Amino acid sequence: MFTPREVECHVPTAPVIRSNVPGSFAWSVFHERHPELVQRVLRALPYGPGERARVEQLLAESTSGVLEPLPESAQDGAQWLAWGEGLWGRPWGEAPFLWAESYFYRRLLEATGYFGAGAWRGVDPFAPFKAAELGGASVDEELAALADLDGLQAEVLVASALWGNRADLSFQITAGVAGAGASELLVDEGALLWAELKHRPGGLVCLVADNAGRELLPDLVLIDFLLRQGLAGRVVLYVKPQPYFVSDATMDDVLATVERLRNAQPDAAREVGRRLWQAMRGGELDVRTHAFFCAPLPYREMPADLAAEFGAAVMTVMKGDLNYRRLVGDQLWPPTTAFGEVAGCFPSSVAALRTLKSDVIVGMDEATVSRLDGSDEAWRTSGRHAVVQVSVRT
Ligand SMILES: O=P(O)(O)OC[C@H]1O[C@](O)(CO)[C@@H](O)[C@@H]1O
Repeated sequence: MFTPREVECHVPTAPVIRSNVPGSFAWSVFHERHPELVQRVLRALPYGPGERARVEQLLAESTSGVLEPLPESAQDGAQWLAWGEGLWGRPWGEAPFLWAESYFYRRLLEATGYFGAGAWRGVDPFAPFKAAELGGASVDEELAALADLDGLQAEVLVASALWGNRADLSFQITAGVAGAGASELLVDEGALLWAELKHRPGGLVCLVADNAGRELLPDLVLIDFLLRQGLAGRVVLYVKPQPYFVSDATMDDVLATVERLRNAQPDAAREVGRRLWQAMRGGELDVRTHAFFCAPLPYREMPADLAAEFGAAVMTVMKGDLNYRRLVGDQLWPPTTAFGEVAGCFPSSVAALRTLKSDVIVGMDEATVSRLDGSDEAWRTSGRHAVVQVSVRT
């Protein structure tokens, strides 16, 4: 069980997103995306009849059944029982969307034997997808671009870490070519991010990773840049403790990506890999994790020990859509709500680098919202739009 942090945190209220509204984005995740995801997982690895039956049962339960708790044998069973108090026995769609999605991934690991005593223990059900992406041509292209590393500006490195988030594997399942078409940066507070880092160079920078593969690669290049430029004296890279939301990065993915860099062409990419390896050995790059990163809760409910880690940072860079939902709260805020008003409880200054892949959005101006609402596009979920939003802790 987590020890909650004691913090006075006043945020406005807004309706919590749930997946029980047919036609809504959240509903489509459970009723369109997950069925496809489950089929892909069962095709990608030769799970036996027991695992397959449990996975299919989970799909049926999560689309038309009620929430069942984890088996008593699960080591985090008591924690989930407490998190789900009042929800057990109710349809999945009545639970908060963030809660239900998080529980779906926890149950998928249960079904595939990830935490069991058998041979599937520790086998990442999403590993075949992650490996295909890391070994693929698009990563080759990203690596080739590093030939001109010294000519690459800080802003370009942030842009590449930002748009790397566009192509997460869960999103690709129903988005077709992820976020295809021209992209648009709706809010760009990148200058504030750099100003803060330059104002307080040499401190601790935290980066909360999102996806492996095409996203983690530019994240690592950005970390290398921060260390090389002395903008950060130390970087903590936070990854998930277990497979989550399909392509979320774990320690295995960090090691595979650093290895990919160390064996890459051109030389400049290999050099990045070599420096990251040394930085990990020397402690300037510390890869860490915490059970809270797979908890069904917003960051404002993070436990005291994790809050203390973030509290020591000059800046935390928060990657991706899910981290954004947890940062501001998975709620239907009026889009013009100030980012700092809902993210300001975070223990350090924080910069969100996020492509929009769910309904939550804050920090927009009225004119942009009207323009986008007047267009035909599902702009909040299409993955074509992005924001760089910063809240500075004074
Ligand atoms: O990888 P990201 O950027 O966190 O995006 C994952 C997103 O995909 C979804 O799970 C939908 O499948 C969103 O709910 C979630 O926010």
